[in-house]
Amino acid sequence: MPPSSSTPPPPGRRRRLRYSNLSVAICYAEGMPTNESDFLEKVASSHLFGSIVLLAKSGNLSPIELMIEWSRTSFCFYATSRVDKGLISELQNQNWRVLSVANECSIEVPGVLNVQRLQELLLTLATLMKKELCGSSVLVIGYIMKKSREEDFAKRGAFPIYPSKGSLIFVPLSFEIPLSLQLQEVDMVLHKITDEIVKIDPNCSIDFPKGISFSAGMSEIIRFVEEHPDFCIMDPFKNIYPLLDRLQIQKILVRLQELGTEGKPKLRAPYSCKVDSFHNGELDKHLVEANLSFPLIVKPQVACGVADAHNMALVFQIEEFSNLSVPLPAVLQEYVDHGSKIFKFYVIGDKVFYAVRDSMPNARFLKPSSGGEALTFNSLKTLPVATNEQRPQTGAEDGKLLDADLVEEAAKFLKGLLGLTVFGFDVVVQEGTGDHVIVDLNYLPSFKEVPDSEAVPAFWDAVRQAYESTRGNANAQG
Ligand SMILES: O=P(O)(O)O[C@H]1[C@H](O)[C@@H](OP(=O)(O)O)[C@H](OP(=O)(O)O)[C@@H](OP(=O)(O)O)[C@H]1O
Ligand SMILES: Nc1ncnc2c1ncn2[C@@H]1O[C@H](COP(=O)(O)OP(=O)(O)O)[C@@H](O)[C@H]1O
Ligand SMILES: [Mg+2]
Ligand SMILES: [Mg+2]
Repeated sequence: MPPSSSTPPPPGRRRRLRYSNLSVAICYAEGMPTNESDFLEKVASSHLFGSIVLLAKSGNLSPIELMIEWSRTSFCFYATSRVDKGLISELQNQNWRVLSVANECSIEVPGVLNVQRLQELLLTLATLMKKELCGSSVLVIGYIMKKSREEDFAKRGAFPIYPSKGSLIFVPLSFEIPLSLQLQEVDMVLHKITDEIVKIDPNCSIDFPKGISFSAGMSEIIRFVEEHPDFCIMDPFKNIYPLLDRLQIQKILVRLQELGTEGKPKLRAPYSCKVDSFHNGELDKHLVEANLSFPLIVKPQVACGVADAHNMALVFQIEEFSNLSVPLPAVLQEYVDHGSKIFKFYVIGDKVFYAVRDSMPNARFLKPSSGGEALTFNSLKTLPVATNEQRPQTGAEDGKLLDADLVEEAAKFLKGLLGLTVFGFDVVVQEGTGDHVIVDLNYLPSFKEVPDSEAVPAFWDAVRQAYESTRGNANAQG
């Protein structure tokens, strides 16, 4: 089904087509200047598209015959900005749907669908395909997240426009065209709302979403959802806001003690306390009350969504608080010696996966190099990962210390508490005690380490389940 055009779509959209699970070909007229046709050929080959020279023969078949051949096996779309009535009617006779895209003269040709702006093309294709596939339970999922995350998902084949087994069609929501129109066409919105945070007001006491400025597009979606309570959204915003606040995360994790884990390692939240200032004369008293002793890891209370949410420090003695650069308010946490391995758990619908990543070494390796000053780092960019010599030679190395069943139970418990479909959390196993300590909770992580063959189907199942349970709830209430 080749959407085709005499000029190729811009790079972002080309990339989306490349990972769309559609067969795409670029058509161009015979006799076009060589530099232009060379460019189109290059675009086609670099994006794994086909290319067709209209009018010229390809093997035994003329291009028209070739295109007709395609329409016998699948349904086809021809997207063009040029009106060639002869070609159009010939294609239409063979069941091609013709889309006239961004056609300045907007000539009305019977049966041709006018798509005013290129930005509308993918959603138009999605809605047409959903109609064609009626009878099956196809859903159109509009998504919004930062470009790099979209690309990660798309490259893994998680965002097909032509639905695969999961019968889900994924289309990006565009902020360049009215969102209300797009939202009417999609069955559900998948979002990583924290990717759309522009600013968090530092003068506001933390009570999210108060004080958060979202991008204009995200704000419009939030408004739309408020005004249309029946609109289906994967994971309600209100269930995600707690994960923006490390104090709320802590409150959730403390509830892990409700899980009976007799005869198993202890599964728990790290001991923590919140501070508004590092210059409080009573800090040492607070530490004792919170069962905390040095070394401590200091994290901003704002957990994600802004660049400095990942600026942290390891503090070895009280004096080191005097000019600490971690944003306030902050959370002080016991530093758990964990043999430099962290277990990244991912809950994707009903499935739980985990991966092992290198992590920080035991504190004794970090202390000497800190020279009386706190060790500051950005956890996404400059995490002080253990060197070979700092890693223990046994146990933690290959995850032997991890009780995966226990954490899986915790994952299900957390899923119920959070009311979220896809989330991740970080587990460290404390040296000596074997305590399993959950130090972080994240909404919609990229779970890159989970093999695509497992992660993608689990993700599709999760998306469908989220849709069905939201619909089910709405019907039950209505
Ligand atoms: O951007 P904010 O909202 O601050 O949150 C970050 C980003 O989403 C990271 O993704 P990316 O690196 O793609 O930006 C993600 O890494 P992963 O996607 O590797 O999980 C982090 O998860 P953790 O590393 O699990 O904390 C998460 O805390
Ligand atoms: N309490 C802790 N004890 C030991 N190491 C920790 C602790 N908390 C975090 N870490 C280490 O610091 C990293 C970043 O902390 P985390 O809370 O996961 O922040 P982020 O949200 O930036 O991922 C973790 O992946 C882990 O390696
Ligand atoms: Mg983390
Ligand atoms: Mg995090």
